[in-house]
Amino acid sequence: MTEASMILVETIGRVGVVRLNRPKALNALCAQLMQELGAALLAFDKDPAVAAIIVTGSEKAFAAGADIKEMKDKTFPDVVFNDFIGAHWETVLEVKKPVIAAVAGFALGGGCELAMMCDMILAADNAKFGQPEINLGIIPGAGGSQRLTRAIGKSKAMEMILTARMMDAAEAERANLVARVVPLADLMAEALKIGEKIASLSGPSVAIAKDAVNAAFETTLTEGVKTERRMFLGLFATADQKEGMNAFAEKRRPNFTHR
Ligand SMILES: CC(C)=CC(=O)SCCNC(=O)CCNC(=O)[C@H](O)C(C)(C)COP(=O)(O)OP(=O)(O)OC[C@H]1O[C@@H](n2cnc3c(N)ncnc32)[C@H](O)[C@@H]1OP(=O)(O)O
Repeated sequence: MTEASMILVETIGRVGVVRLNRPKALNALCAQLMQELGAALLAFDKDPAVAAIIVTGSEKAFAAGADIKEMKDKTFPDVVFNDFIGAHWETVLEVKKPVIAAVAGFALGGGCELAMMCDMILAADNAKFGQPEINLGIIPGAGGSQRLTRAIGKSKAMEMILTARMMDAAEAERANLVARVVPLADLMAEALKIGEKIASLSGPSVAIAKDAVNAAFETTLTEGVKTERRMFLGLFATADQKEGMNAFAEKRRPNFTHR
């Protein structure tokens, strides 16, 4: 018997939306859900009708972490030799289009890590972020100790990871974990506005801008600036650069062709 799908997928305008839909378990990230999420993200990435992607959950939980019940009996050989929290957890990092995490409610453990793997986090005012793995006798395993520390700095990351303290939306905004906080009722509308703004721009420049920002996390400042310069110069080979600049000079809206 096939399990019911744990995600809902729709396209709104040029924005693909993946909603985690396992409400009784607060969107706990089990293997099935992660596999479905990855497949949906890759499908949107290939779809020329989609220019940006939103990953969201419910009002109560973006995701309360990896599924503790599914992993509690795993042995050391199980987790080491079976690619546990492996490549399928990081599919979002393969996506070339911008991915917005629209977070309401709990984003804990793997849920916080998934949000941080997205390109930006838009938070509802009821959002709560945390890496409470230490309560379970483990540590973050999907990049949390690295991405949280880069986002909010060592001291705050240490406090959250070593004590399991949750951070509310206001603190997450002050700490630069999230791009912006909006009222819960406006979360999807605001996320869609971001997606549609991105969709109105030149696809190549958006994809290259995403790569340029991500390069800042992977290299030195000197190498990063060199990378940015190469990307910047390369965009002068696109029709969209000509169109964007001519439209400005002619005081009209650009008509980007993504070439
Ligand atoms: C990625 C890696 C490597 C690791 C991880 O992510 S480890 C998991 C980290 N996350 C957590 O430790 C959070 C666990 N959840 C909680 O602490 C609480 O559920 C809560 C604070 C998020 C919410 O508490 P509340 O009292 O409002 O709700 P509950 O009754 O506790 O939960 C409702 C329902 O959801 C099930 N649930 C919640 N989180 C998980 C989870 N991570 N894995 C599996 N199931 C989860 C919870 O058991 C309950 O279901 P049942 O009533 O059927 O037991």
